[in-house]
Amino acid sequence: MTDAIIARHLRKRYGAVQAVADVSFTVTEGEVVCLLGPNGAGKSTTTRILTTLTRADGGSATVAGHDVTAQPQSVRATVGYIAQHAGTDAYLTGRENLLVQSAAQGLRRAVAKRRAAELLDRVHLTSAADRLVATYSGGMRRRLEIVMGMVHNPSVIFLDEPTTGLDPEARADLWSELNNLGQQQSLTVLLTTHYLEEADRLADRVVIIDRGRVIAEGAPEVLKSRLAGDSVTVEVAGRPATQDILAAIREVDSRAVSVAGNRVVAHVQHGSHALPAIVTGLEATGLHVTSASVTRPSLDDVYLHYTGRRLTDDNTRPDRP
Ligand SMILES: Nc1ncnc2c1ncn2[C@@H]1O[C@H](COP(=O)(O)OP(=O)(O)OP(=O)(O)O)[C@@H](O)[C@H]1O
Repeated sequence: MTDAIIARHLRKRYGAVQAVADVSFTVTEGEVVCLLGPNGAGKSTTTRILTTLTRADGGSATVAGHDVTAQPQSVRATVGYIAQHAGTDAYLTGRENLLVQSAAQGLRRAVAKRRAAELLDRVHLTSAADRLVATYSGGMRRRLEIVMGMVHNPSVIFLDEPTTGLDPEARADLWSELNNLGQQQSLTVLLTTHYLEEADRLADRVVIIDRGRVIAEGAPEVLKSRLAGDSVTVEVAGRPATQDILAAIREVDSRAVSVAGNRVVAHVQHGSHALPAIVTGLEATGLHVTSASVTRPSLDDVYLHYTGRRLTDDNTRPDRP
């Protein structure tokens, strides 16, 4: 297996902001890898370095065997970059947009027409190909933007926040389109996201970035399985006092218990063992349990484990300074 992307100790500063502090990772040919991290973590900057749009201050990187600093033209010829706000011309049709993009890439007209038809078909836009893009939904536009980055048949594609701004239904549709693209054996995909579910659904491997550094990497299942313990969530009837709930489950093997209203979440070693004990403990003190469930660790728990913060919380904050 050959490495399609090799990043070694990349660094990039913008004035007082160290956007990328130390980023190293590799992506094997044909893999789908996700750079996951909160807003401002340095994902876009890393992507821009790898696609030669920005020069690193330090470190080195190769993409498809070409050095991003010494051979930027060769890198550009082999990669497709779909930016966060990639544009389409709303007053051209989907097909025309692709033909214009192909002309810019120097493709001959006959080749470009064939390629446009093939790409439109790949993202299920054939029936809308000759409609103005102004009439497309957000999801259709995004699908078109993605294949516009692929007219020159790149072997590595970079997708920056591909589903940001889409509603949940369009996001789920795009995930299945991206899964199809990722299944092409020869295509390597590096995508950035701050959506945990997106990383979980699409990535063969996740590289978690926080404050410009790689803090963990691995297959989502492997990262999650490294965390010991489960979460037990129990809901009780009424509005009991928090201290009554805590007193009732004090005896159980519980490393941390949080109570919000009538909902209790306990982090325990073995969820299936702890759940009956927690329910019994609560019922014994006269509380009535209305629902109970066990969940395995999520990627958010992985993020919490390495950073002490929830990724979901970090994304509600503005960019770090
Ligand atoms: N051209 C620039 N000039 C100045 N600061 C920048 C520039 N580009 C990025 N930054 C800063 O560098 C940090 C990292 O930004 P970057 O866009 O790489 O993060 P990100 O993880 O991609 O976040 P997002 O999901 O919000 O795009 C942020 O603090 C950002 O404000």
